[in-house]
Amino acid sequence: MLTGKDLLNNPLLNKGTAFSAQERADYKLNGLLPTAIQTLDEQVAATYAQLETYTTRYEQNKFLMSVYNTNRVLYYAIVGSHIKELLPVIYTPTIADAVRGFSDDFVRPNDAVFLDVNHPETIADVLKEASKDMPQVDMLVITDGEGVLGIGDWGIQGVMISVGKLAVYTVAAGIHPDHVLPIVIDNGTDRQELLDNPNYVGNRQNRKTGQEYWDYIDQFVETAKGLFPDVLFHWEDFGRANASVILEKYKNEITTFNDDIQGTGVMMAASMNAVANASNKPVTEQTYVVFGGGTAGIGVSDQIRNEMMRQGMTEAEAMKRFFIVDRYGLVIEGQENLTEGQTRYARPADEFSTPMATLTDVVKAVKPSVLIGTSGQANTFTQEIVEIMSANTERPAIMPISNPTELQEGKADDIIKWSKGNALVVTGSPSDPVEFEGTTYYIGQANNSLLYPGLGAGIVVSKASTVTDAMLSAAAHGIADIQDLSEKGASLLPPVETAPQASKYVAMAVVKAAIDDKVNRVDIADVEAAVDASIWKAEY
Ligand SMILES: NC(=O)c1ccc[n+]([C@@H]2O[C@H](COP(=O)([O-])OP(=O)(O)OC[C@H]3O[C@@H](n4cnc5c(N)ncnc54)[C@H](O)[C@@H]3O)[C@@H](O)[C@H]2O)c1
Ligand SMILES: O=C(O)C[C@H](O)C(=O)O
Ligand SMILES: [Mn+2]
Repeated sequence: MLTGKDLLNNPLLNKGTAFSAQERADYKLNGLLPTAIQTLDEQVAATYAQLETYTTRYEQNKFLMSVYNTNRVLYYAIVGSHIKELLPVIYTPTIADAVRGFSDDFVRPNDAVFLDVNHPETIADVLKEASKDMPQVDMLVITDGEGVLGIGDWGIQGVMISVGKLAVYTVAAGIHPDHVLPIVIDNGTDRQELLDNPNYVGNRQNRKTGQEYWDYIDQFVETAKGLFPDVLFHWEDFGRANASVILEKYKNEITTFNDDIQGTGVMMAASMNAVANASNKPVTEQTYVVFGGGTAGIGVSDQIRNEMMRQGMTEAEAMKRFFIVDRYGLVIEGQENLTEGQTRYARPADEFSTPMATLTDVVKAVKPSVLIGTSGQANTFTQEIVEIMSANTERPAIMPISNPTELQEGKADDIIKWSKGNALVVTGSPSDPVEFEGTTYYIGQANNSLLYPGLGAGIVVSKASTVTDAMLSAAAHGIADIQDLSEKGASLLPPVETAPQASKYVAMAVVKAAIDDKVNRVDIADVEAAVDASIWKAEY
């Protein structure tokens, strides 16, 4: 049992001024804290008032991290009581600033794990030490910082995305903060600005690739699996060349999912069902242009395709409805350097008589009813594109889901106005409601954070041995029917402040699917009771 300063210095146990007189006596805290005894509510009010004195979201993020590192219950109590305001502070879009500023603004390691690619022999010791006081390890969120949101390679600084994703797990799905490890694999960086920065806190070397990289990942997976047999591996923000390879390599061996591929995919499959409801046009009858055929773009296409197959289409029929546009225009057969995923969606080279070199060319030729942006290329959904789509489709879905805010393919405000209020719009980062001709349009946040917390929680609760297609599909359906879409302007997706409720539905659907697929490793008689029992609450 920790006492005195050791107790105060442990953020998972520290209650600060909320330690009672009895606890102060029992744990040798008398005189180590100010005299007054406060309730958690009083602490939340006082700390929230301090937070409000910071004028930028990044300053607020740093202040909240100091609370995180001091008193984890208080941190989650503050965020949990102001979800709508503070999710964008602890997560997207502000997390991008935390990643970019990690070395220059370094204060503390935030209880994260920093694995050094140059020393595979230390993986076991590091993981053991990092977890030695934890009652159990349910989940690892792992990044190597090569493809952080749309901001690219940030080396070791990507650790903040692992920290941020896990914070959202706790806020949204009640994942126990002492059962998780945020991990960065420090594989150097190819960003010269970081290599030249005297403050950079990572390995000052270019990224390892090829066999050496794969050997390291193998060793990490083997070691972590050996130490934590039931653990969920959540992979985040790996580079395009590695993300899908890691998923394919391990998906049948360990309990794992890739958030950018599958989390984003199920979130967009859910969004497409909402689009189908709002436009009275089933997912099987839409035509999809996906701009940015990378990790997220292909993941999204695959999950929407799966949904179309679930609704009766063959795989070949479903795939014919997708047009992937990448940096060289429409992805066509025979193009150089296509990824495996792009190859699967490549269109016949002779399909169009004119070159499809730009997104505008493709939109003109294909007349899509759905346009999804996963390119990280700002302002590429132009007025012309929006107008063409609106001319051809009564309720076109136009969905710039790249993050952070400044990299969105278009602004909700512009798209609503250019489409005269007809476009169904969601954005990856939060957008304010849009006023247009007397109607208020609420813009859903199409971020994988809507789905991955419940998906992960369902996997943890069922101790699923693998993550099956049915579990992913169940996650996508977990939030169906939450939204009433009958009014024009209604948000297509549940608002972020309902994340705990949405996550619970998703978790329950995932647990049920795991049981149906017989991949659960615990018996569960009452799914709702099991999910409820797993939810950690920010209370002393
Ligand atoms: N909303 C969400 O939940 C969510 C989830 C995952 C990713 N994303 C966003 O999607 C974006 C892409 O992420 P990713 O992980 O797929 O990255 P990625 O690097 O794997 O994919 C990006 C793709 O865009 C292509 N591209 C680059 N420039 C282009 C251009 N000018 N025109 C067309 N295509 C171009 C690249 O070639 C690549 O194939 C990021 O901004 C990220 O934040 C959003
Ligand atoms: O982190 C996010 O906000 C969503 C997504 O995982 C991304 O990479 O953009
Ligand atoms: Mn991501």
